[in-house]
Amino acid sequence: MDTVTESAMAVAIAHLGGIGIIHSNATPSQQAAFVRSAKSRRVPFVSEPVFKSPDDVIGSLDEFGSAPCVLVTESGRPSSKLLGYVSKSDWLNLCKTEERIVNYMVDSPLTVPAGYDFQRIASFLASGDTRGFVTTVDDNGQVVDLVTTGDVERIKGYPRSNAGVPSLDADGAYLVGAAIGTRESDKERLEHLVKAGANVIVLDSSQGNSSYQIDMIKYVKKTYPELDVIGGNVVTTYQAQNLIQAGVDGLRVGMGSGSICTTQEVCAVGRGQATAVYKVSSVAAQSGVPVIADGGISFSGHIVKALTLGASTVMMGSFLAGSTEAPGTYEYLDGKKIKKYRGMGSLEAMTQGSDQRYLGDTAKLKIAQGVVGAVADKGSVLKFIPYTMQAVKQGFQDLGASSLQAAHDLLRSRVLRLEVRTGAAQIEGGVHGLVTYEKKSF
Ligand SMILES: NC(=O)C1=CN([C@@H]2O[C@H](COP(=O)(O)OP(=O)(O)OC[C@H]3O[C@@H](n4cnc5c(N)ncnc54)[C@H](O)[C@@H]3O)[C@@H](O)[C@H]2O)C=CC1
Ligand SMILES: O=c1[nH]c(=O)c2[nH+]cn([C@@H]3O[C@H](COP(=O)(O)O)[C@@H](O)[C@H]3O)c2[nH]1
Ligand SMILES: [K+]
Repeated sequence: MDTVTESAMAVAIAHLGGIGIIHSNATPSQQAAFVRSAKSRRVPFVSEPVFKSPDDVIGSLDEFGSAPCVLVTESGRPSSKLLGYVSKSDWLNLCKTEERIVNYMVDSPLTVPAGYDFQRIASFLASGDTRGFVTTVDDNGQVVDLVTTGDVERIKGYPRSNAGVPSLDADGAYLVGAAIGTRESDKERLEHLVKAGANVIVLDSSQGNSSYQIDMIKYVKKTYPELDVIGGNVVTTYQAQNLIQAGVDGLRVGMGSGSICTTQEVCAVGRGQATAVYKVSSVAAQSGVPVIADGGISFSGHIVKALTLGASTVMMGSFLAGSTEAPGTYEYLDGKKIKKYRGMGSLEAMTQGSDQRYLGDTAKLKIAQGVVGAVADKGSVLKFIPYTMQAVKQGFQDLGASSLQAAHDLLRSRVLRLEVRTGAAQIEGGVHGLVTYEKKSF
């Protein structure tokens, strides 16, 4: 989704052992650039360095933004050779601020290869031969990231013990996925994404069991046999079987269950998410096709339910939105720090790009199937996901499952049973009877 996953989120989620799916509400080349950017990283964050050319002038301290230095490249743009840097302190010591950068920049840029992993970069920064920052550069001498000692300390401060093993490909790059649609033009988008190194493709549709999607699955598998394709969304065994027959490697389950979804109200299609996950997983398991429970995850307990009902993993929107890594900037509403989160079928998102999918290209009437909203600032996913994973593990321990496979075995052997909870039981299961309370999860 365009308010959830671009490069920064993809990098952080892969570092934690998951995989981010880069949204397609962008041109094919922009989307491919997000994939390429995430795959070039070896540190679990994406910095935003400021670039200038040697002939530029730095007129005020504001031009540094939050970075400790301005990087100087041949053209003044990121995609050109790094020549040197100007640190904030060097600039503050200048007598004349109208001086051209070439006259006072440090022209031996502090660099390490972009292939260095986090530990090696941390050791380099701790060596004392730096000015508290280092740039990582690729084989062409172009800047990938600007890493500061502050970044290293911040990342070291996040819990590691409960996070997963980073998701890496054979070259040590983070695994990254990307979404496409089922239009003819999506074949060209797909080519861009494959060239950028996308590890998996998600065919992004609210109703996956269509002739368009079945044709697209066959096309992808024929053109790129090694590429994994996730089909969906589906909620019934019938829909699932058709996509399995067409050759999907994974299925995404959920129709109208998302926090921003209005599909069930607008179109009267969809299904309760627990039922959908259970039913689809039951049939998909027979073909060895894993299931992703997509939508409606608000708490760690929902993840426990999705996994024990047969899903192999979950896809989350609102749970990750509002984090440091989510696209967009923070705003304030009644003193609360918030970030925008919107449905891809909202009028706003359609107007920006997913318009074609909603027949906006041929029909004047746009029908929204999602809303635009905002979620509270959650901080970095690098911090709250490890806690969430620990909570899920505790849930598994309590129900007696030592692994995901063990949970699925318990379900299939009918040892694990679920029962319907009445409205009264649900109220009882939440916090109740208190005049005030603060819900802190960790
Ligand atoms: N999971 C959910 O419950 C829902 C998710 N969404 C999200 O909204 C976004 C868009 O979803 P959809 O509207 O379902 O997208 P879609 O691209 O599947 O469908 C949009 C319209 O384009 C048509 N279409 C697709 N391929 C075509 C082709 N080759 N030729 C002619 N017509 C074609 C479809 O029939 C449909 O009318 C996605 O990001 C999706 O995840 C939207 C609604 C519900
Ligand atoms: O009905 C819908 N209208 C929309 O505009 C829309 N946008 C996204 N999605 C789906 O919602 C999922 C995310 O849901 P959560 O925020 O609950 O995690 C996502 O992963 C999608 O499956 C939409 N569904
Ligand atoms: K909903």
